Amino acid sequence: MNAESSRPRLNRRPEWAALAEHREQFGRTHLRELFAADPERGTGYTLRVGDLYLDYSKQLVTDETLTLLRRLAEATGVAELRDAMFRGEKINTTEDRAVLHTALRAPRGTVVEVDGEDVVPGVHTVLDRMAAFSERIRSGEWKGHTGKPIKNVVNIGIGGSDLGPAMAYEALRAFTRRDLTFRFVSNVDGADLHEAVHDLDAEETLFIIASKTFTTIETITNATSAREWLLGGLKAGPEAVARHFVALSTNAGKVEDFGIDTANMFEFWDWVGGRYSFDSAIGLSLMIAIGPDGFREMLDGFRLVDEHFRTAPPEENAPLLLGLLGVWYGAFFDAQSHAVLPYSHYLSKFTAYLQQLDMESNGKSVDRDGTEVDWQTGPVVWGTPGTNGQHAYFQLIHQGTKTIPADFIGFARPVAGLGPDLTAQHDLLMANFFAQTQALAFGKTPEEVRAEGVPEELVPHKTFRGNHPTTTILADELTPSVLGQLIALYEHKVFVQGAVWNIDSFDQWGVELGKVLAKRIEPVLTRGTGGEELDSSTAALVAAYRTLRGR
Ligand SMILES: O=P(O)(O)OC[C@H]1O[C@](O)(CO)[C@@H](O)[C@@H]1O
Repeated sequence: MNAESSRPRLNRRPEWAALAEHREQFGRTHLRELFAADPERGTGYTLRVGDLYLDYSKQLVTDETLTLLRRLAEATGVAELRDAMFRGEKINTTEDRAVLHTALRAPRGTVVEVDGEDVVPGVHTVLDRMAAFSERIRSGEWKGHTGKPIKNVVNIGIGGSDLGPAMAYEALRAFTRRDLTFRFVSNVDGADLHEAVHDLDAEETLFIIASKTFTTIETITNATSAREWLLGGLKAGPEAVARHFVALSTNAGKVEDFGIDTANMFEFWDWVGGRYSFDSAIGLSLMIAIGPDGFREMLDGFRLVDEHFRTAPPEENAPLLLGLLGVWYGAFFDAQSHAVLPYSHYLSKFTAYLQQLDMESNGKSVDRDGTEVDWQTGPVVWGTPGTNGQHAYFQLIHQGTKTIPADFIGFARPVAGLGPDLTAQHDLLMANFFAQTQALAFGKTPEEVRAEGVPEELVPHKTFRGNHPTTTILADELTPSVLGQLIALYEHKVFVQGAVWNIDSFDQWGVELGKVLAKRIEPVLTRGTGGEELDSSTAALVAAYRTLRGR
């Protein structure tokens, strides 16, 4: 940490000052001007990474901006930190842990060491066990306590132990086994578990308890209720648990304490962060859904982007570019948020997944030294599938007062759909996709509005300022590999930003305080004991709650 202290503050670096000056000169330069000045911009400002085609021509940048941003990345040691991550160094300094989600998709035979031990063989042992188990479920060979095959899989987990598999299951729905039912339970609100299991037959149901720590109160509470539901439904004793419960965790002791045989536990390791874990054992539900081959294909997609991030030169490095664009807008355009707008119904949970990935990683306000930052860090990430958003919040993006950089993600071919002409329907979806980034970039001038014969008093209302920055990410089809590529792209983008901002993107101390306070408040609610330390607002709310509950 002391070595860190000699590191110049980000906003005292000459590279930062150069960007600030460049921003002054950039002023209100409009994308219309940038496109007019460079007829090749639409093809020149593009990158290809694996199956992803990235167009960043509609970003508020020039060659000079990009050069200056890359200089900042160089000065802040992004490449060095990246290499340290891939080598297995303990770059999560506040928890003294390596950050090795990239090892989860390393090919057999690669050597990645943590504390002198190669972790890759262990990764493949677990993947092989997961594959064997998935096949037993998919083939019907694995039987429940009463001898019936498993038809329903319920994943119980929260945060990184839920969002990844739940998102990927939706994303790859077209590749899943339709004769099996998959449900994902995360909320400690009992309604979540109730709705997930009320129509299921306990005899045919497998619960996957996903928790890195196996101490997360929401998950353990739901798992306990699920066990009760199961044993009640089976009219059986605890001996039935073994055929209906498996665990995904780093904590064998706690798994055993809960009553799950560790033979039914799929392990991962403390160098896998929760929000980076879904291609570890945490992906078991997904593997059962899409099969081991589909899962491996997805890992190949992750690996492809890992290799790109590790080896592509800065000018062609997509995660570096996306990360730096976010730094640019946060620091010099006061952009507070970032929209991710997939034009695919299958990606309906993608942005929710990214919220944890990005906001839990980069929602920090002290740097690695523990000193308060005085620059913007992670943005508020938000968004839903694009066409729905168009009829809800796009008005604000087009004509509001805020700078909202946005990523548009679309596909050339539909994976599935209904309708008389699937191709035409997809073209309609994608026409919207292309139209939106065009409208956001170029807007509509008052002159153009007037030329349409619009009465003068309505001209300001129908004018679109434009100049709203977007990146377009286009791929052929949403396959398991493409999903892996997309996720790795965002993982590394978040990494780049954390490196530039000099924050630890891999801890999450900010979620702890609420957990501690909830533990203190719970007995006050249920038994009315304690609570002397509560502030007057919380004490009054707790009292009102107890009155409403008749306590
Ligand atoms: O997998 P676990 O240990 O149950 O944790 C769930 C989630 O809780 C968090 O620690 C935040 O509370 C996340 O980082 C994590 O993904």
